[in-house]
Amino acid sequence: LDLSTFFLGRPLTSPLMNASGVWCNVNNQLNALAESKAGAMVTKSCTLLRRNGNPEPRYHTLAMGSINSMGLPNEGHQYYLDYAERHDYENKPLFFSIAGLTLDDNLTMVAQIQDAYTPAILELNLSCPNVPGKAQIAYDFEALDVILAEISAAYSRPFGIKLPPYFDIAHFDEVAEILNRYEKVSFITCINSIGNGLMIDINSETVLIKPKEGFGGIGGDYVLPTALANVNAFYQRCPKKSIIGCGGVSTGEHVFMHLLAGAGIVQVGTALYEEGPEIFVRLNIELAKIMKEKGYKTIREFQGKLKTI
Ligand SMILES: O=C(O)c1[nH]c(=O)[nH]c(=O)c1Cl
Repeated sequence: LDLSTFFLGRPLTSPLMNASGVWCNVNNQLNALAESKAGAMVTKSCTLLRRNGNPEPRYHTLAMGSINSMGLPNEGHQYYLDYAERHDYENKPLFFSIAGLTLDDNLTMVAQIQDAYTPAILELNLSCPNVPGKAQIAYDFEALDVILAEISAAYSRPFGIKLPPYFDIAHFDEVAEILNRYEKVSFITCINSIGNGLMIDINSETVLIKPKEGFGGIGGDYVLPTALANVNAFYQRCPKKSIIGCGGVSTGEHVFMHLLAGAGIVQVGTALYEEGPEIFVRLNIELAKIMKEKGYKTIREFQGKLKTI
């Protein structure tokens, strides 16, 4: 069962990790991920100050996934910096997600991460769809360019960004052109939830979640084809960057697809929310079984090797 791989030069025992926001808000969840069979882990996207987030119900399980409008509930930046200080980096790499409500907040958090000399890897979340009144930065290409210039100037180390899904080849081209101008952007995590979906309960004739009149980010089986497309689109367009795949993963086959499409690490969100950190045991076994059946000894032999017809 050799699922070892490398990401940004760091050795991983497994290419699997959690998606930010799932099972990573508070210490007991973070400790459970640290003890799990995931090869890496990421903290909940944080803001400068603690946030309660949106009113509940704000998460609902769907037939083929989930809808959420959490609203960035988190314990505040310092809480996760404190965790990053305690984390055992020999055990697995830690990614540190931030989603400041303003550019200034992001710059303040980045400066504190810089001063903390933490080995954690920064994942800049540019795609939260659920803060009322806040558009997703990564859908505003000028704002995307500005924030990458500002963070690159303020942060001395490589970092990554969490992108929303795009649905147009011209957008893949335009966003990749921006990203390729920032060499400090060393990885791209595709995708965040598909923003502002809506699901309906026909018995009560109501929406399922309270915030934003029921509009929320969609995850799970529904998003797998979009996630694979975004992984492969940026894998092809950004040869000097690594890709983290996220979206629609609940089996070893889905993990294999993301790796084939070019992902170096594969994140699990909705399925982790439903199954808990034990899911990493199952996914590792299922991935290893597929590799054995195909005669692959290492992930490198097939990673990014998706064939066209
Ligand atoms: O509502 C949220 O907290 C949330 N929910 C998502 O589906 N993606 C995000 O990036 C965030 Cl920050």
